[in-house]
Amino acid sequence: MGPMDLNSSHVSPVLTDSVPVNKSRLGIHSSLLTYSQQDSSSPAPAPAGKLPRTGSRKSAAGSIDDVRFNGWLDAMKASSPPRKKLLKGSMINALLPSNIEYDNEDYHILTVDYPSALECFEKIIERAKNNKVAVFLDYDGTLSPIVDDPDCAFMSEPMRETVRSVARCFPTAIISGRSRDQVYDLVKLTELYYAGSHGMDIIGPFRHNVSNKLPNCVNSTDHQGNQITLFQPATQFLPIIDEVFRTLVEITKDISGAKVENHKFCVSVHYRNVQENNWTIIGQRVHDILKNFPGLRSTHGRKVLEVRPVIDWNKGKAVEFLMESLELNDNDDVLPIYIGDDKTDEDAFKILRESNRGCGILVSSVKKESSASYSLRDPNEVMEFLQLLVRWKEREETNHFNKQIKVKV
Ligand SMILES: O=P(O)(O)OC[C@H]1O[C@H](O[C@H]2O[C@H](CO)[C@@H](O)[C@H](O)[C@H]2O)[C@H](O)[C@@H](O)[C@@H]1O
Repeated sequence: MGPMDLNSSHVSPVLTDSVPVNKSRLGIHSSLLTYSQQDSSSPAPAPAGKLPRTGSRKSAAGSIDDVRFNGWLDAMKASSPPRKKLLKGSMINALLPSNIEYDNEDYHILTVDYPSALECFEKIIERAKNNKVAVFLDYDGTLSPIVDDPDCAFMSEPMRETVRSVARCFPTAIISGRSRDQVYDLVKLTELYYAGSHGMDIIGPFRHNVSNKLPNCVNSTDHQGNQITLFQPATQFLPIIDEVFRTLVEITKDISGAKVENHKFCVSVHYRNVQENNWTIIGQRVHDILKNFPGLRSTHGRKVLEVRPVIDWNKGKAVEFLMESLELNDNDDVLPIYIGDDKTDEDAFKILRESNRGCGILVSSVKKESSASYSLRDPNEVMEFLQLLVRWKEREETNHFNKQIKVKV
């Protein structure tokens, strides 16, 4: 894979159609107008083009919105596992980043359903015939530890070097909920492909005849002169994303600790640093605002509400798109590996599971329901797993080389 400079300022500006999203015309390809991933705790989204009701329907038992909202609050509470204390002086605790505390027993419970990808490495890798692997990585909580300030979620230098080595061995992409520019600024590696905004902003390898198949997909050239393909299936939503971002900043500015991030095709409303007794307020306000934006819905991440367009596009679709762009889709030899920690990563795990192909690895230190097949406890274990992959590839190549020498002799 050729190196790419993915800073979007270096890519020709594309898809600048600024037709505002309105009730009658979303202006997006019909194939994207429904979506499969629905957070069970989210209010049912209004179908594109239809305004939702604005008032609450009251009943003796209270309003339907209240009932829905309690679901929201539960989901907000459950969205990120509480950090658990380990025994003082534990050897393992001493080795871990100071801002994270793990409970080993919880992790062992998780491995009953999702065995450790480190322990099962040989089993996983034997599915990669002819040494072909494609690696897809989430960013927050996978390559960098979860920290209180989203602006300080840096990946360590050893992790960066590890990801660089992986990308030199296999096609590798990062698929993040952050904007593509932001995740690139954090990762700073030109050897990878990047998909930002939960896969709604992808730079992948150059594809021929893109326009026939997918609108909002254009070929372009990056700063280093490499031909690339840019895919942005939610361009029509840019004006309302901007509007909702400004509105959300406004309605949360009096809530101490709230933080709103604009990720171009989606918006994150963080409540990690908000006092728990204010979570109801923040959740209710976001919920209420979205009634005025029928083209948008919200899902839960780790102590974050993610506001995004109502289109049938997610991290799973992004994996499929990249596999096709990399011309790996028709190649059963290739083992796609996806590593992620969050709800939005479940769409990618599902795609791999349903196609009976590849391997989803959940990053978690506590029990969770997931469509992944294996688990890793934390970003340190992710790094260890990636290093195993690199060493395996090097070993396989050495073996192959030695065999060829023998044949010649
Ligand atoms: O898809 P991802 O790359 O995992 O992005 C998901 C969200 O990640 C970031 O928030 C999360 O990490 C922060 C830093 O550790 C943490 O403070 C926050 O509580 C987490 O939710 C990012 O800031 C969000 O915009 C992404 O949606």
